[in-house]
Amino acid sequence: MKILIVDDTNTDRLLLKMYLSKLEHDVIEAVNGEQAIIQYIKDANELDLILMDVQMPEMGGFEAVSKIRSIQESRNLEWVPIIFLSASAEAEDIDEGIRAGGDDYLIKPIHQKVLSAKMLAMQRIADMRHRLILANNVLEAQASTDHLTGILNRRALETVLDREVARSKRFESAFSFALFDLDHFKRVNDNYGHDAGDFVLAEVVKRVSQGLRSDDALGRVGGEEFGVVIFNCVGKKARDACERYRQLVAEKPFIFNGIEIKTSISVGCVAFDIKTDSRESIYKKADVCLYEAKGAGRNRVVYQE
Ligand SMILES: Nc1nc2c(ncn2[C@@H]2O[C@H](COP(=O)(O)OP(=O)(O)OP(=O)(O)O)[C@@H](O)[C@H]2O)c(=O)[nH]1
Repeated sequence: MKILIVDDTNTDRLLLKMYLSKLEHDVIEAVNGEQAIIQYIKDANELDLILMDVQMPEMGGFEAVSKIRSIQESRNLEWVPIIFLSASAEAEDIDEGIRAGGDDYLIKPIHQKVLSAKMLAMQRIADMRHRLILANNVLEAQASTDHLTGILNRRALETVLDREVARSKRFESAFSFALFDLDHFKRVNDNYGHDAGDFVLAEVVKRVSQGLRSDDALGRVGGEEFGVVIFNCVGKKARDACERYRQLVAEKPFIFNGIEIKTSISVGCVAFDIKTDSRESIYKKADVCLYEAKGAGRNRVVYQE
């Protein structure tokens, strides 16, 4: 485990460190409450346990833990178990410590057997937390992914767009948003079947992905409609990017079970206007451009500055 020991008494801290290191734990140290908070902010998502002395000059253990818990809450950081170590066995102190956000309370001097038993229990909790974090990451990835194509789903792309809108307004950075839709895609399904349609959708994504810059965000926003957030890019460069996506789809047919299937995309793209646009308005404008591209004959790009 990665353990933060907080104690102002050098000998106590060093003894504890020596003992925990022998048990093969990775130990970091802080000598008061203030330092503990700084270490916690730095290592929050890696820490498995905090051992916190109670009596310390400047900021004592109860205050430090109460601050750590509110930072954890406000910044949405991982929960870390905290055990107080104190010479006081008063019921009031134990009560105050647990209320401040501690999870356990050990009375000094701590018998080595008790400490190693506690570490065993904490290791079990740490293992369980790691499993939970992994499972959570998998769930989060699944919740933001479109299963057919493996790219972002609508909700996740809208989150990216929201973030970019906020960033653009704050730093006056430029970006464009494109919507594209497969042309006459209904015919692909009608002529070759739904499996062929699914195949073409996935292949279109692969081809367009080849034309994206690595940090641009591509998502599936509807059945055969996709969105791209094109970061730091407006004007001719954004139009060229969309033209690249269009060409990659149209340049050669897709081969499904030996059958050649031709398709193309129409693209509507707009530059974000820092003064007047919101996520909703840029989305609507891109949709209007896409509609124009369809109306003008499909397999083309309509870009609006
Ligand atoms: N295979 C497959 N087809 C889908 C999926 N989602 C939507 N579609 C199909 O996409 C087609 C969309 O048809 P329309 O909205 O008429 O559009 P279109 O035929 O592409 O014509 P234009 O957009 O006007 O060029 C419908 O046949 C839908 O069933 C999907 O996940 N898989």
